[in-house]
Amino acid sequence: MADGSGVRLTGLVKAYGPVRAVDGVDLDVPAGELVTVVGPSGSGKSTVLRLIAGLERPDAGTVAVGGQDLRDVPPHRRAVAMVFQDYALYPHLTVRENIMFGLRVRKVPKDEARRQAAAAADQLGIADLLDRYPDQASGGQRQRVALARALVRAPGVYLLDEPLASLDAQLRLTTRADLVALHRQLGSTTLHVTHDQAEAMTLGDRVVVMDAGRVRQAGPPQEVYDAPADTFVARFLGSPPMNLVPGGGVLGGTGGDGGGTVGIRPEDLALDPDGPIEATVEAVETLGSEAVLLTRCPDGVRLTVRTPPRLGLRSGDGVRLRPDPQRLHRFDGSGRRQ
Ligand SMILES: Nc1ncnc2c1ncn2[C@@H]1O[C@H](COP(=O)(O)OP(=O)(O)OP(=O)(O)O)[C@@H](O)[C@H]1O
Repeated sequence: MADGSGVRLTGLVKAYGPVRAVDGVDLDVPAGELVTVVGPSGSGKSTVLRLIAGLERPDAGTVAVGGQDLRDVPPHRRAVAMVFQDYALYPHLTVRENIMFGLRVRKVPKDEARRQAAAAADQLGIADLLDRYPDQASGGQRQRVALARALVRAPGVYLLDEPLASLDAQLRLTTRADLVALHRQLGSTTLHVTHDQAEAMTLGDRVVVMDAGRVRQAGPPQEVYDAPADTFVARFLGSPPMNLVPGGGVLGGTGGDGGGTVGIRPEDLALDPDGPIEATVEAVETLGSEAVLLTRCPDGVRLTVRTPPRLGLRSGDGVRLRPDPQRLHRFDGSGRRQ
């Protein structure tokens, strides 16, 4: 059902008093693409979605959907549906009435609205809940009701603001898979805001990393992970984050004036008795399928190392590390990738 509803943001700015929540965002999301938007708290992710939905007016720049500038289009006339983390369901309406709500507002005949609500509920596996009230449904079920409500509007564009954030780990996993399947089936253009590293890496065709109201980098998740554009993106994407050593230090010099930084991800440092880097284990975090070593080199540099589990290492142990030379990241004095 891809209908040409790509989203194009051009020079978008939104300030709240002195805070530039969105500070010049250019972003092109082609029709049918799913992008995940990540960034620290306060980086402007929700504000971008609210500007697209028309819940806020930009101070500068434009929002276009399907090639149409939405400047003068009120929120309810935009072919856009937004789903929030906190569901925003009406407690006094049944699940069915909640799903039908947007259709009724737009004067869709009642029978037709009921039929569409039932179909959407079926699709999301909540058909047996239609006559219950939201407080008689679990968190995961309520989230599905909110998705079903967005689904019946059949917009060209879905804006999902951390829709899985309040679900427990298991439900997140299944609902995430459902979201991906739904997206494939609908072919709808989707912007999905998340704090979750795994969602950022797995959910979207592209990941958009924001900081302080700006887009730092946008690209396929693996590409951004493998070649972060700057030290901010390098630290932000990946858990535990990339080791960054100012001046290069034990990872080798940065060349030039020495003002740069060299980085390596924890999984690209191997334990090797002949490795060139000497370090002492300060702490071991055992995660079942792997362990994370927090180590310290004689010059004080701390390096995080990802290892297989059950190596029996303890704090105080001496280790030697070998960085994968293909996986060193070099950044210049201003933090840009070299
Ligand atoms: N209605 C508002 N009034 C004043 N300031 C606001 C308003 N909405 C957002 N802000 C500010 O704009 C900045 C961006 O907020 P936004 O909610 O877009 O960030 P976010 O990246 O979605 O954060 P989070 O991950 O915490 O949801 C923040 O500094 C926030 O305090």
